Amino acid sequence: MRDPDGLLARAGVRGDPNADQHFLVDDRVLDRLPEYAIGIDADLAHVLEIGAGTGALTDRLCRVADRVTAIERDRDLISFLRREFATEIEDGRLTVIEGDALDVEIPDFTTCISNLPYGVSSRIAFRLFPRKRPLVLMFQREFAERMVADPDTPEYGRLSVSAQHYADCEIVETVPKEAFSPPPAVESAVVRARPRDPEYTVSDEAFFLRFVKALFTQRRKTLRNAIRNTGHISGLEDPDAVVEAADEGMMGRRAGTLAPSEFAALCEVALERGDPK
Ligand SMILES: C[S@@+](CC[C@H](N)C(=O)[O-])C[C@H]1O[C@@H](n2cnc3c(N)ncnc32)[C@H](O)[C@@H]1O
Repeated sequence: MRDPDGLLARAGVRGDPNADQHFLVDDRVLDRLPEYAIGIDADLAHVLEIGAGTGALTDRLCRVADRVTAIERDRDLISFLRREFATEIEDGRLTVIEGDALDVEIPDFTTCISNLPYGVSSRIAFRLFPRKRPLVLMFQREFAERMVADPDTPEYGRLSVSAQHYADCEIVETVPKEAFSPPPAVESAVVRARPRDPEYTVSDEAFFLRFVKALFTQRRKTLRNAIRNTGHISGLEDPDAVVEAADEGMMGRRAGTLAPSEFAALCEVALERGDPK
């Protein structure tokens, strides 16, 4: 197993927080990340890693997966990875892609295990969720707590509904700052997401996500008022018709009390009656 400090020394990098570079140097955390995926019988045929850094996690992934694809944006780190992992690359066990994870074409992976760049972690996660694959992802702790939050809690919001629409999400570990070099400003947490086929229908996913976003912009208002006030965000031409057709009891509640399945039911009414653009 490659030693994370040795990798840092050989790469000759310090980690630039402005470039979202916080390298994991705690062997125990690094060892556990692939284990979390194995714990849910994730298919390790082709593991994706986003933000490979100096390769400390990449090394572990190459030992458990049939094949790994690692994406990294930093050109110097890419050169280092290609040198350090020349054998794995030659064997076909590792593919290194230089590029921005927000733009590059993401291959057809079976599981993604990553210590994500925090500045873009939300956008990356929502590129991954629709692929419906098991994910083990490190986030800032506060972000992870919002992702897994239950209705009727202060953390529950648009992020929770959107993430839980795609997957059952749980925090499997919180990680202290000292596990990284350089240490980030805040604690981190590992989220394990098992994709699920929801037991409810969402006939227009893009509208569903927009509708949820709109309703949470007015989370203190009753849904009756939030639906009427946010047509410009959700794209509803006739929000009054939605309020009239929806369950009356639900209209007196607030967005933060609705489970994802209830948002979905309301979304179907909005699609049918609200004339969305
Ligand atoms: C938090 S570090 C994790 C590094 C390594 N996986 C580890 O655990 O030590 C995030 C890595 O993502 C890279 N990165 C930052 N933004 C990126 C982006 N938009 N696309 C791809 N990689 C990015 C950084 O250069 C950095 O190496």
